[in-house]
Amino acid sequence: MDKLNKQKDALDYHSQGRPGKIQVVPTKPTNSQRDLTLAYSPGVAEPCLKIAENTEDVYKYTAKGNLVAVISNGTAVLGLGNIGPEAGKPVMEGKGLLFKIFADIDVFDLELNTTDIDQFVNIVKALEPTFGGINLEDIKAPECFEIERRLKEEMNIPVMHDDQHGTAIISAAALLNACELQNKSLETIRIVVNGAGAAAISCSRLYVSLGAKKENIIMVDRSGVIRSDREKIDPLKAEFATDKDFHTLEEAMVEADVFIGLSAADSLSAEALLTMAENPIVFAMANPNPEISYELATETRKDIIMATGRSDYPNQVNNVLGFPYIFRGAMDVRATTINEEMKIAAVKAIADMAKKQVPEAVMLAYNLHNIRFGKDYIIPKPTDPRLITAVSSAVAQAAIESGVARAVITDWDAYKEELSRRLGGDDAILRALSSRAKSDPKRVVFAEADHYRILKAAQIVKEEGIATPILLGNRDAILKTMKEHDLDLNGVSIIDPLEDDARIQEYAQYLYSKRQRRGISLFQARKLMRDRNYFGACMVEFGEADALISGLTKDYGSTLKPALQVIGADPKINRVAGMYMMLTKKGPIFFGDTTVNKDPTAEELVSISLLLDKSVRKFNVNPRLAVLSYSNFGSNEGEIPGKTREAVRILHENHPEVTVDGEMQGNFAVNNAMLRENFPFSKLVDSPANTLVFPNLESGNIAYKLLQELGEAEAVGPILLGLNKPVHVLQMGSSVREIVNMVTIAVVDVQEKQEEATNN
Ligand SMILES: NC(=O)C1=CN([C@@H]2O[C@H](COP(=O)(O)OP(=O)(O)OC[C@H]3O[C@@H](n4cnc5c(N)ncnc54)[C@H](OP(=O)(O)O)[C@@H]3O)[C@@H](O)[C@H]2O)C=CC1
Ligand SMILES: CC(=O)C(=O)O
Ligand SMILES: [Mg+2]
Repeated sequence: MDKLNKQKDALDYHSQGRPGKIQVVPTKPTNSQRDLTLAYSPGVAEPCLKIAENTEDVYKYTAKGNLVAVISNGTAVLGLGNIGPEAGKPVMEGKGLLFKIFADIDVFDLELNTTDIDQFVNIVKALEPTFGGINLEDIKAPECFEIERRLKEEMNIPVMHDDQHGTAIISAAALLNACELQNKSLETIRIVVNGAGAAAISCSRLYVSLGAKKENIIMVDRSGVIRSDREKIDPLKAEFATDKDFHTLEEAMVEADVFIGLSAADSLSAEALLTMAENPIVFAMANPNPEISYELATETRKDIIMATGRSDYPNQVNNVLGFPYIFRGAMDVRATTINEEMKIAAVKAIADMAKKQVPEAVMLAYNLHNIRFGKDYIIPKPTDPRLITAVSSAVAQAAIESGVARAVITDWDAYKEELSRRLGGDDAILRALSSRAKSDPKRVVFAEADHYRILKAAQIVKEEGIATPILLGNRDAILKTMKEHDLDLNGVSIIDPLEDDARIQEYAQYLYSKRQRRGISLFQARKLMRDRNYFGACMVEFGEADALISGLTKDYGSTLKPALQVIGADPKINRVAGMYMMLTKKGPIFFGDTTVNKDPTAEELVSISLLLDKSVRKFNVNPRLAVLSYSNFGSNEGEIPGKTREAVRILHENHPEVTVDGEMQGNFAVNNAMLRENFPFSKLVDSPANTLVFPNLESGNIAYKLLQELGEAEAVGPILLGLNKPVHVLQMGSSVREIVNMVTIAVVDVQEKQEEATNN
């Protein structure tokens, strides 16, 4: 039943909606007659003429430099065999999808109806003007070798048969790490390679160039061990033929250290696995089903390191980890080829990354708390966002150093930033904040420290030097959670309010003195201090901590109230509001108020705008505010157009230093070409607004949530503005990454407030 369900899910996934998995999306505006005359005739003639004068300009005026052809004839589709070009198309579309999401490379998949080598080569060669790179895929051995050899020789753009080299690179990285973990050395291990096709031969070649001994490799095909005395031996297989006294896979497996499966499902038995040497390494990489199942292999040998090509088990050794980034790096320096140096650079980058701390986004994606270098994690996960920067830059650098690059990169930091921006979330601003926080870390008290995500975030900010965490909560519960999740928070102070009667008394007295005429008795104040949000806010108020982070487990309002009562608003503006920083493909855009003021008046919108203006500057961004409505500059009457128009009028009159305009609709705010065309008098015609002031809470809240879900924008916040001391309230259920971001912002907030105090 489960298997049938999975089959149905896979078929539905491909057939529902627009059939298939990819589409072509224009990259230039197409919404006016002017755009169309530029995109096509007559405007298009201009770039045509430039390219006619200088062919290299094709990279300047067309998509060539970012376009890869994934080309197959369907003769060796995954481990499904020769199922033909049409049947292979879902795999090729799938590769297109992976190129795009992992490396922002566009792909045309081309399925060729030919098994003739000459015809195949001639077709692909003729495609050179269109593409920046050629990824050959799922073409069977031995033809694939000849096809790739000739195309590499005859074409001037990178050509790579991914089943050969992609697989070789990833499995070599995994093998290096597995050997390290199993205490084996590449120079002495005995390797059995099951399969003698495209992938198997190329993997074996790369292992040898990394140090494995050819004589220690036994290769097996459908007819058994490839022996030098075999009649009519294929010349490619002859490269790995042996004279040793092995004839069958079973014989070869006795005392072998490593099994490399690049053949077909279920071709390795548990019995054969039992005969391997101690601490064996098994990479059963046939797709979709491995040579031996993960369960059977790990039940049979407890001392094994086991990997498959599948995403649903630990250690996915699959070429997806390489091809997007290898092509990205190669094409970014306009490499003429992908050579050994570039491949080895990729191996090292991938192997090294597995030893570094795993980002939270990856843990979340796999719903695991503790992924670290070891038997179940020998290579990075394909969703690891660091792959693009690490692998592509290593490949680009190797291309330059080995003399095959036609473009150079001089500013590697800028290149790496550009790479990570390609994945959507513009992390640059977060990185900048993070390094600012680290320059002068502050004490941050966590009110919900018995929660795993808070503790994990506390561990990260401590390790990264962003903040000194103070953990507030039940001591036993905190220690238990730490132990359960193997969290290292040694030396971090834990404060259990219920153990600290002296502080409770002192804080209660303070709250009582502040709120006695607003309905709080001393008795109530004492009771309230048992609530960690009151206690934490008091710690900040008394200078025993610099900032408070709370709200993971409680609704926004009840977390905010204690902060308002204990600390209160900054008297200079006397208004509190919430802001989100939305990291969009177009850069960061700030939204406010998204959390506090339900239905602000025109005057209150002015205060909110001033708060936003001040806060956005802290991010080193020059704020450009648009006050939003459903009308444009008086085009509609009504409560919202009226109050937003009035707010802009007051701002223009009393705060000319603020760049603000409105009232306007959201699309005009972010598309300044449209704004210029229709409202050329606006103060925002030079560049679009980056700070959006919403007329009420529901519009702000709905807008950021929709953008987060539909627009693939990362939301950082809510950043609480206007309190006299830094308190930041998390959204219920925030992720560890979101908590770390908030702590970073809280630390910068403290730094700003302290600087402001010294300057005044
Ligand atoms: N995880 C990954 O990233 C990747 C996995 N693969 C997997 O590797 C496998 C081979 O792909 P590829 O090299 O492109 O295909 P090829 O068609 O080029 O090669 C297949 C090879 O497997 C051999 N073979 C088939 N069945 C058996 C068996 N029962 N015992 C021993 N050898 C067998 C064939 O032997 P013979 O020569 O006698 O016909 C042939 O040498 C596929 O399952 C594919 O999914 C491939 C690339 C990447
Ligand atoms: C992953 C891959 O390319 C294959 O199995 O053929
Ligand atoms: Mg393949």
